[in-house]
Amino acid sequence: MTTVTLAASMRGGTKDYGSGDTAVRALDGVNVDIARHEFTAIMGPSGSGKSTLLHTLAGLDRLTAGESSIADIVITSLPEAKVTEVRREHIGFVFQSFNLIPSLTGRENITLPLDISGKPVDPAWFDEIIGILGLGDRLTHLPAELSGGQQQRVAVARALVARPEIIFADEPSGNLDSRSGAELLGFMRRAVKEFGQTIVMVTHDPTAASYADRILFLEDGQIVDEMREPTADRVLDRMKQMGH
Ligand SMILES: Nc1ncnc2c1ncn2[C@@H]1O[C@H](COP(=O)(O)OP(=O)(O)OP(=O)(O)O)[C@@H](O)[C@H]1O
Repeated sequence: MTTVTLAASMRGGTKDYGSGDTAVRALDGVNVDIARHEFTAIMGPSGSGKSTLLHTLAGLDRLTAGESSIADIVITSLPEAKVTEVRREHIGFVFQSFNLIPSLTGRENITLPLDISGKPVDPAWFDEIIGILGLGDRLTHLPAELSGGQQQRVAVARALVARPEIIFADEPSGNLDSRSGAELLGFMRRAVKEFGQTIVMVTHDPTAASYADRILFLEDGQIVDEMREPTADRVLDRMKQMGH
């Protein structure tokens, strides 16, 4: 019997956009393993391929060459409908723009992924997440009645509630003031430490990245370095070397 040890991985991941004179190689032979129960940040200069790496790892976009897997399922060669199934089954997303449905309450937004896939909500788990995220008195509100920080916490609760194999986050604290951003990143870190959640996050911000266990540095579509137990100062120094 084999046990799943990697939440996601990529081998020789290459992504080209366009063709001919305007072709761009956004990823150039990326090899990466995302261990379970770790918080990984992806950093690098603008245009280095961070979002492309996140999207191809998450099965939102296809590689031009190479292979990527989620929970030991090679998604590269699967038909689109199957990739969608794998995403629904194994992945949670938190994006900068929240992506909440305006006409649904906080509670309805949080349980939407489970409702779509016809799965029951585990009430104890729901209550635990809501308690930690401090959303108990906001569940009947519509997104427009919530602050930016509260909306983003709803988005994190929505990602956590299904206990996905892995959560992908793109600049999750990007639209928040520094206090709300720090709170959100603290919650994400707790989800990794206390619940064994796996998170992969793209960020430009050295302070945000310092919440991670591991940082991958991208440059020109390649992983050029990684750092464990980062501090904001060490990350800043490393980014300066990259001409950031
Ligand atoms: N849909 C697309 N069509 C054409 N080129 C694209 C597309 N998406 C990304 N690119 C190009 O691929 C390269 C990598 O882009 P990507 O968005 O992954 O970088 P990034 O590191 O996330 O950048 P940023 O920090 O500015 O968000 C860039 O040169 C970008 O212009």
